[in-house]
Amino acid sequence: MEKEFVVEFKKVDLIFNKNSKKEFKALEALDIKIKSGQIFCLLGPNGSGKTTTINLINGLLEPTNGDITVLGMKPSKSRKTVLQKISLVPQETALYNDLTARENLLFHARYYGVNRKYISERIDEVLGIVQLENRQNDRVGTFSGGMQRRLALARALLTEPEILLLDEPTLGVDVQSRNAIWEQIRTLASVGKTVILTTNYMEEAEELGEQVLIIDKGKPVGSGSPNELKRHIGQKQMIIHFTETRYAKQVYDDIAKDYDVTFKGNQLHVNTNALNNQFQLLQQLSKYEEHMNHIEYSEPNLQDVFLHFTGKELRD
Ligand SMILES: Nc1ncnc2c1ncn2[C@@H]1O[C@H](COP(=O)(O)OP(=O)(O)OP(=O)(O)O)[C@@H](O)[C@H]1O
Repeated sequence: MEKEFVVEFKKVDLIFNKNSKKEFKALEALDIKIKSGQIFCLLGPNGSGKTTTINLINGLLEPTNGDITVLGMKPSKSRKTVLQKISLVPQETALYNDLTARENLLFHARYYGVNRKYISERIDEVLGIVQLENRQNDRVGTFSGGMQRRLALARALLTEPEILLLDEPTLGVDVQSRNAIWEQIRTLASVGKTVILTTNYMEEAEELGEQVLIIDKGKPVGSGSPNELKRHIGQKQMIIHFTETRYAKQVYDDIAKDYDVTFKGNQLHVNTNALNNQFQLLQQLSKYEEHMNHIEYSEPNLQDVFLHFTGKELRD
């Protein structure tokens, strides 16, 4: 393993129920390289194999084919040692609702053998990171979903892991909590933690991912930084806004034979990559000027990237 990578997958397949009628290939030829201190984002729709990948990193599953190394170890063989260095925040937070936030952390810290001398100090520290100091003595059953997620993140930090595995960290939380969680993830990366997170939110991958791997039906379909991925498809668009849909339709009928254009209500979207003469188009549009509101240019987003690689929308 090259030293700079804290997690490396080489051609990993994961087949559930191998050699039975229920055989199912959940992951196929997955290559992953994650650098220390990076925020790595695994982006894919439901059932694409994200949780399976997380379970391979923490050694809960063993690959059917291929090799996995985590901090230089094989996670399924050296699970105990690996788990001392990585922490998982699963989709189900599994907190004790009848205990307070602080009691939950205390219980976990003792269970995972955090040095008794430092437990109290460490709990204060992690409560501070997730900004739950004020609610530490309230029962977790009274917490919102977002606060429970933050507490689960605090719990994962108690053991001072080198790598944090976050399985859909903001699934179903409100916007305010989501922003707080994003901020906390950035802070953790800024102090050198490697953060590996799964998501099926484009926005999350775009906001956080320094490196994004897109998977679909267990297969890697694209990888890179959000900007690299967007540059790869390079689809810039000119969006022309008309005062009324009928004018957009009229212009569409006029120009569709010459340009790569899509009709969307009172807008026309023109692919500017295929446009070798923007000036000519603008001239053509000038006769409709009184029916046009404005023209804008748009860059592709990860939604377009996903569509490009898989031929479908992320939420199909
Ligand atoms: N233990 C198992 N036995 C058989 N099939 C499984 C098992 N665990 C997962 N699968 C299947 O493997 C595929 C990938 O599941 P996984 O949970 O990794 O997807 P995911 O991307 O995390 O989805 P979600 O966003 O819904 O959590 C799914 O089709 C799932 O039904």
